[in-house]
Amino acid sequence: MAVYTHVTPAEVQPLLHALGLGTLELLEPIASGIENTNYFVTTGQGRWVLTLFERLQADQLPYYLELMRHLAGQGLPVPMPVAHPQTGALVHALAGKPAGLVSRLSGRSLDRPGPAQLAQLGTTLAGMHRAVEGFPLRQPNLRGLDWQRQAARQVAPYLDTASAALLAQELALQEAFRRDQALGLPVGAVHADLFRDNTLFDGAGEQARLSGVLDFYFAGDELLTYDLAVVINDWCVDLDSGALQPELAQALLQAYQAERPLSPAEQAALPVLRRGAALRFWLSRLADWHLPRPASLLTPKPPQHFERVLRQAALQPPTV
Ligand SMILES: Nc1ncnc2c1ncn2[C@@H]1O[C@H](COP(=O)(O)OP(=O)(O)O)[C@@H](O)[C@H]1O
Ligand SMILES: N[C@@H](CCOP(=O)(O)O)C(=O)O
Repeated sequence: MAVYTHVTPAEVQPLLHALGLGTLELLEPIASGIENTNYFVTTGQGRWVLTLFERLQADQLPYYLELMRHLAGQGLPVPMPVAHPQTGALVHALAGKPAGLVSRLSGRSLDRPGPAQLAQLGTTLAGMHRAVEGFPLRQPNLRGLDWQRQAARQVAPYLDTASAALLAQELALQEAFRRDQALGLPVGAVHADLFRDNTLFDGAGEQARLSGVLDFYFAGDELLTYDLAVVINDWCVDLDSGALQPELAQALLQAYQAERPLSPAEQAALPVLRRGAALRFWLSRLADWHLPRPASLLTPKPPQHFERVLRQAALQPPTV
């Protein structure tokens, strides 16, 4: 997360008081991330993460926070949002922005996870996909095709001819896929941004145990297989070339399928969904890079990586 909105201890304390969380001991801005403003909050009663939502509207937020509560309530390693003790609301207000406060989980993200970590992730992701069967709220993926069409128009002037052609071709492919082939594939409330930096592990090396799945603020009703494609593109590709690392993908898929077997139609859709997921993050990184929002702490991520992932995914035979 970046920091777009600064808050002082004096501004945060009344919210903590209203939520019954005691006296603020430490308020630390979190520099990593892109979308929202985040602070670590420590009181005598515990540790939390405060998020001020910069682009999402208050009426969109219950979906994300209720989803986190639903998953955490089913024993998944997901931050639990704090409800207002009188109203039960999960969405609060601070510095003129809608805000959320969730439990702070232990661990740190891994730069170079191995097959053992991919297997844990596969089990957890399948658990999340099974758990959302009973989740009652509905909200579309806000980074779906409508957003992608608009973003493509905005970033196209910054692309060279070859990249612009790739963008047009891949957008057309996804339009056709969603129109003709996606119907009937299972849909649910998915994370849709489950990158390594949104996952925490306790311990190091082979022993590292998955302790947290964070940052549900791109979640939406989507194809479950799309969620898997997002994960493969971040966790199971070579960071220099963007090429698939089959042993990591295999560890992920084997563990996932032990909990939630993919149907033949889902398996067939995975390669094209990998291209769709690479396109989505190429576009958002291009937009963040070329059309940045003012923020005092923000490190945009290089878009070229996802262009490489996309080109590599387009070369893969249709068997992930
Ligand atoms: N509930 C949490 N528990 C522990 N650390 C967290 C939690 N939420 C966020 N963080 C830390 O803050 C960083 C940025 O959070 P993230 O939700 O990914 O921001 P953004 O939505 O801007 O990407 C994470 O990488 C993690 O280190
Ligand atoms: N995971 C995305 C960035 C999405 O923003 P964040 O809020 O998860 O940091 C990427 O790597 O492009």
